[in-house]
Amino acid sequence: MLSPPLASALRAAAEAVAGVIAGRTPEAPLAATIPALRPAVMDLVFGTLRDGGRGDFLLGRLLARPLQEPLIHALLLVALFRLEQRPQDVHTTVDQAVDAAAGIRRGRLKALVNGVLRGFLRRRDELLAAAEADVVARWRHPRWWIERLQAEQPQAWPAVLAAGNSHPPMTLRVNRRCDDAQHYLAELVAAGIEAQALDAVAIRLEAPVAVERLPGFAAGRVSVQDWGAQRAAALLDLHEGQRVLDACAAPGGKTAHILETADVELTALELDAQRAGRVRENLARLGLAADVRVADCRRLEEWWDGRRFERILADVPCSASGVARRHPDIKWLRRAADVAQFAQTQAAILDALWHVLAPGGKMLYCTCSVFRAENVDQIKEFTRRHPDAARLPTGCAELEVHLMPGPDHDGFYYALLQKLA
Ligand SMILES: C[S@@+](CC[C@H](N)C(=O)[O-])C[C@H]1O[C@@H](n2cnc3c(N)ncnc32)[C@H](O)[C@@H]1O
Repeated sequence: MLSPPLASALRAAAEAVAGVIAGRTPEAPLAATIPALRPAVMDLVFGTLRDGGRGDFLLGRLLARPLQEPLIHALLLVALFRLEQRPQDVHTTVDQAVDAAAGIRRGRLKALVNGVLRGFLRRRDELLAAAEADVVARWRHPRWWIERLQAEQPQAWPAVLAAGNSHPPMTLRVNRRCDDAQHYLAELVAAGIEAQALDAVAIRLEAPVAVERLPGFAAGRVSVQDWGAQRAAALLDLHEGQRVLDACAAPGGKTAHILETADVELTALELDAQRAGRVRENLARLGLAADVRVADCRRLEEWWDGRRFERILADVPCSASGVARRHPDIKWLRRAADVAQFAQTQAAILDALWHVLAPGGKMLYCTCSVFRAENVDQIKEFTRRHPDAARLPTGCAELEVHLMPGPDHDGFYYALLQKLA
C-alpha cells in the first residue's frame, strides 16, 4: 500500500536530515524527491535544520539513552519541528511519523517514536522552558559559532544569530540595461506581487514567489540576488572598456551584475566545471557575454595570458556564515576549524590575484561570512604582506562594508584595495 503523503514527506525529510548529521549536504536527496512532494519535504528539512540544536536538546530530554538508529533520530527531529510548526495538527503529525517509522527497521521502533512524540506533547511547556535556558537550544547554532560571535560581536551577536534563524527575504536585481526598479515594481504590483524598491535596481518581495511568476524573468529582465550581494558592482567603480576579472564566479550573480553595469571585457573563472555551467546559463538568459573559464584562479600559469586587469572581484570561498539562513545545513556542516582553513585559502587567492592586477587597478575582496578571520583580519594581514596595497573607502569614510544579516540583506563583507603605481 502507498504511504500517505505526509508520512512520505516525513520519511524523505528524515533521510535528508540524517545525511546532514552524517556530514552531507541535503541537495542530492532533495533533488531525488518526487516533485509533488518536494516543497513539503524542503519545508520540513529547512525548518528542522533551522531549529537544529533545539531538536537535539529536546530529544536528549525525551530519550532515556541516545538512539543508535540515525534515520529514526532524524525522523524524530523532523516530527518535533512539525509539532511546533503546526500546533493545530499535532495528532496527524504523530500518527504520520509513526507510519513513516513503520518503513524503517521493519517498524521495530514505531512504539518508541509514538512514545517520544506523545511525551513531548505532554511535557511541552516544561521542555520548551528548559530549552530557552540552554544556549545552543535557545540560539539554534553550534556552540563554537555562538561563542565566536559573542567574542567578536559583543553587542550585535544576539541580533546576528536571530537573523541567522529567520526566513530570508527574496530580492530582485532589475537588469538596468532594460529597466529600472520603479518601472518594474509597477509591473510586479500589476501581476499581484507585493514588493518594495530598495534602490534604483533592487526590489524586495513581500513573500517569495516562483521565478516563473516574475514578469520577463526568462527574457533576462530581472534576476534573484540578495541586496548585500548587489553592492559588489557599484564598489568596483567600473568604466567602459576596462579589463575585469571575476575570479570566483559561480553561479554568476555578480558576473552578470558587472556586465549589466558597464561594457567591460570580462574574464570569469570558476574552479568547479558544473558550477561554471551555471554562470554560462545565467549570462545566456540575460543576453550577456564573458570569457567563462574553468580554472583555479591561484594557478596563474594555467589561465593567465600575461595581460593585467584593471578591476578584480575576489568573491572568495568562505564559511558562508552570513547566508546560513538560506542554507541552514551550513550551520551543522561547518566545523570550528573550517574558518581557519577558509582563511588560508582566501589568503592564497588574494596573493595570487594581486600579481595580475594592473598598477593603479582595484581589487574588491568579498565574503558572505560574519567571522573576522575571513574579513577584517584577512585584509589586515594582506595589507601587511603587500606594502603596495592601499585601502580605499567603500562608502563615506568607511574602509570596509560589514553587513550583518538582517531584514533587508544577508551577511557580507567588502574591502576595496588599490595597487599603488
Ligand atoms: C562565494 S562563491 C562566488 C559567488 C559568485 N561570485 C556570485 O556572485 O554568484 C565562490 C565560488 O568560488 C569557486 N572557487 C573556489 N575556489 C576557487 C579557486 N581557487 N578558483 C576559482 N574559483 C574558485 C567556488 O566553486 C564557488 O563557486
